[in-house]
Amino acid sequence: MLTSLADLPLKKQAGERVTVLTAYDYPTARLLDEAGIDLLLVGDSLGMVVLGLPDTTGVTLDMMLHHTAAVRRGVKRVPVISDLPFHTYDTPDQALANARRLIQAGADAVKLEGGVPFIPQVRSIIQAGIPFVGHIGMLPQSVVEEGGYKKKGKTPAQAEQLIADALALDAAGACAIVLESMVPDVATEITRQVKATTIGIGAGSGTDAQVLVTPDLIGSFPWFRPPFAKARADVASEIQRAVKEWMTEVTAKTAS
Ligand SMILES: Nc1nc(=O)c2c([nH]1)NC[C@@H]1CN(c3ccc(C(=O)N[C@@H](CCC(=O)O)C(=O)O)cc3)CN21
Ligand SMILES: CC(C)C(=O)C(=O)O
Ligand SMILES: [Mg+2]
Repeated sequence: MLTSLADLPLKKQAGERVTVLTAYDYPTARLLDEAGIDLLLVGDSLGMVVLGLPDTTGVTLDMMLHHTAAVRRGVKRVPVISDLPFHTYDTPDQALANARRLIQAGADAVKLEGGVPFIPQVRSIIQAGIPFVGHIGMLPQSVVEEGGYKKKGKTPAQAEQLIADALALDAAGACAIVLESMVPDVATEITRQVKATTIGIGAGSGTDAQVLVTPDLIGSFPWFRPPFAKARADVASEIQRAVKEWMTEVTAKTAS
């Protein structure tokens, strides 16, 4: 059970895998903390799975601050990572100012999407002493400009670019790097080459850690689930079952 981001290198050295899940609210954060999860991510995926937006590009910093504070109140020990949303890190100064606000709201570390082109922003955050998590591969905030969600690292040129991005983030001092939707061999190679803890999602089993969007894992958002996410519960059906049972009893005048 991880209680500090500072323990990540020890875990990597020992070959002990790390578990990461998203949380957007107090009860989920508290349940996952009590269940022994290693790290929580207040992901901007909240735009889709909590707020009903079509993708993550409409998520604002205010939304992230609101949900980060709720998650903070729910945890006793687990470190909390929060996403910097789309266009909140266009310059190094903007990235640092917004990272500080997420930390103020209760995050222990911040994450942004991108590799080599965003190293000035990453350096600005890390030099201010804020723990930083990178995110490369399929970048959901780029879904509109890329015209869909596409797996990365299929061509040798793409694989080289991903490795260069990972090495640049590692050299800048990222404590962890999310590797999203990429060819498993590329994720495994990056994991071998970097000091940072790699956190895979749709990137095979060769990473140091795995992350999932919690509603995908528990089956509470049945309308969209990426192909790699296996639902291990059907919370959506359970909610509707309980609601229908109660409705039936109210209608029959047997429930108050
Ligand atoms: N519910 C949910 N779970 C997520 O993991 C998630 C979100 N929402 N919203 C934000 C992003 C979007 N994510 C996605 C979205 C689509 C694919 C997907 O369709 N993957 C295919 C693409 C294959 C290709 O065409 O290259 C795959 O087979 O992995 C993967 C992750 C991950 N994130
Ligand atoms: C899928 C994870 C890595 C994420 O960035 C999010 O939930 O927003
Ligand atoms: Mg995200």
